[in-house]
This record gives sequence, C-alpha cells and structure tokens, in this order.
Amino acid sequence: MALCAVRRHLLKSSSSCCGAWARLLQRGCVYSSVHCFDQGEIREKLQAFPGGSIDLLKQESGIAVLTINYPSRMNAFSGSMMVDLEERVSQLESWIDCKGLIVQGASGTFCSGSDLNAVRAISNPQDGMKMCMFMQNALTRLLRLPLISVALVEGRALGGGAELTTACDFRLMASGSVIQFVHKHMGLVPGWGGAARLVRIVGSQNALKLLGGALKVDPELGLQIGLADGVLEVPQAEEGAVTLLQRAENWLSHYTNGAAPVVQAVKKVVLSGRELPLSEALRTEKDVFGTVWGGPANLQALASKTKHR
Ligand SMILES: CC[C@@H](C(=O)O)C(=O)SCCNC(=O)CCNC(=O)[C@H](O)C(C)(C)COP(=O)(O)OP(=O)(O)OC[C@H]1O[C@@H](n2cnc3c(N)ncnc32)[C@H](O)[C@@H]1OP(=O)(O)O
Repeated sequence: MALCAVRRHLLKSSSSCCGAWARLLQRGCVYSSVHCFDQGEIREKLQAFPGGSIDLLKQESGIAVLTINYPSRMNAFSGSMMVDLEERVSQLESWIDCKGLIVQGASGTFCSGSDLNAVRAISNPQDGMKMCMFMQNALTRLLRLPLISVALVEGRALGGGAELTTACDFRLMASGSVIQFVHKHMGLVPGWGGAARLVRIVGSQNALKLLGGALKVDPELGLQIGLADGVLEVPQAEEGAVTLLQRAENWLSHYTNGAAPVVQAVKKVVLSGRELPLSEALRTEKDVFGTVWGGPANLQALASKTKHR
C-alpha cells in the first residue's frame, strides 16, 4: 500500500535524523499490497455499510478527543466508521503539535464492537479478513501515534470495542464500566489486533483467561491485572460538575505537560523500546535524543537553572 503523503513527509523528515524511527513508522502499515491488501478496494466495500461517525476534536492544549459516535447502536462500528477511523488517524499523524489523545464513546458508553448488521453482510472469510487487515492497519497506526493516548471507558467496551481500548497507551475505566472480549461467544477470536496487544498489556496467562472465558473486566479487576491504569468516578449530572472527560484530561495532563516535541519524543523512545530489537531501539533512542538535545525546551530548562526536587 503506498504510504500516505503525510507518512512520506514524516519518513523523509525523520529519516534524516532517525532512520530506525522511519522504519518503525513504515511498519505502521501491517498490511500492504505485498499481502494482497488493496486499501482502496476494502474502503469502498466498508463504505457500503453507513451509519454513525468518528468525530475528532483537536484542542489548543495539544490534547485531541476522538469520539465513537453511533449511540443508536451502542457505538458499534459501521463500515463507514471504520473508514472514518483511518482518516482520523491520518489527520492525527499530520498534527505537528499533538501531545495527547482521549478516545471515548458517545452517550455514556464506549463501543460495542463491529456493527453486527455489517458483520453478517461480510461474513465470508475473504471479506472478513480484509476488514481485519484494514482495522489492524488503522489501530496499529493509532497506537504508534507520537502522542500519549487514553481509552476513556464508560459503559461497555465489547468485542472490537475492547480491542480498541488496547490500541491506546492507557485505559481509564469509569465506575460501573466493563471491558469484555466477547469474541468467543460469537465463535470468534479478536481480529483487530486485540489479542496480540492484550498479551503485551496483561501477559499471556491473563489474556488467555480474558479471551478463553470472555470474562467481564470491571474496574477492580482491570486495575488488578493491569488492563486499567485508573478508575474515574462518574460525576453526578449536576450543574457545573467536573465531567468525566475533564477528569480524564486532568489525569492525562500529568504525562503531556511540557513542550510537544518533548512529549512526542517520550512516546517515540518508549515505542521503539517496545517494538524494535535492542540495537535498533538504542539507535532510535540516540536519534530521537538528538532531536531534543539543545532544543528550545532543553535550553529553556538549562537557562532557568531551577533545581529539580
Ligand atoms: C473483531 C471483532 C468484531 C468482529 O468480530 O467483527 C466484533 O466486535 S463482533 C460484535 C461484538 N459485539 C457484541 O456482540 C455486542 C452486541 N451488543 C450487545 O450485546 C448489547 O447490545 C449491549 C451492547 C450489551 C447493550 O445491550 P442493551 O443495553 O440491552 O441494549 P440493546 O441490546 O437493546 O442495544 C441497543 C441497540 O443497539 C444495537 N446494538 C448494540 N450493539 C450492536 C452491535 N454490535 N451491532 C449492531 N447493533 C448493535 C441493538 O441492536 C439495539 O438496536 P435496536 O434493536 O434497533 O434498538
């Protein structure tokens, strides 16, 4: 699959100082034409299943909010929403000032996975695999964005919705929420990359239990096994109360405060440490270090001569 223009730009700009990072970005597309994957063909097929939207709000603060918006279907992913998601990820890849991202569902629930009406219509193996490859590409690129992302789980995250939570760096669960990999109940396993990412988050033993038992993960269990990074109380719906989203932004701000290039560099070095072989990860770290050493934030910190406690 030809790299989109923005990733070509990123590769060009980053390859000059960060060849390994460029290779990691290039890996952003798990599937390409060499895997008989035709992005245009599957996009067209998915567009045939309309409904809902994926809304993106980019804020001055450098924190964006991505909303899975199909309340009448408990925020299930229609085909056109899968295409929307890929387009929003492309927009985020070209957002130079990005620092953080909160992924949420509309109307008090997260996401109930694929739209079962669409699933029934593309239930043949070929189309199902193409949908999986499309979503694996999109969610891998989401996880590899040079920003710090949080899935804000309110209500239920089921099936592909549970997989979407694993494509974020962190998961915040609202009181009473549930993350459930229901795939086994449907005679399936995750297909959007959720199993591969879940093993890396909670370990293979816990992943086997969550998938094998289609266990309901509530906030307490989520914290216990490391799937949840925090629990947020659902605020009373009274005038002026701090909203759940504001609480999530406050939580995220502890990791995204500071200059955008530095926050982006933090994610890049962690990402390469997690995904690249050690020598390549070290070279990437050196290259990324070179992009911030002597940069505005570094020079300002040195000039301030404040003693950091
Ligand atoms: C790779 C993974 C991917 C795949 O294999 O393709 C999947 O994700 S498969 C889908 C996995 N998800 C599910 O199986 C969840 C199905 N939904 C439910 O279990 C329930 O709807 C709920 C989410 C637990 C909510 O239950 P409840 O509060 O009782 O509400 P309703 O069931 O009445 O739902 C309201 C409304 O929403 C429609 N809905 C809900 N989920 C989906 C969905 N995934 N696809 C399509 N439509 C969905 C539901 O049909 C209701 O609509 P109406 O009947 O028209 O009111």
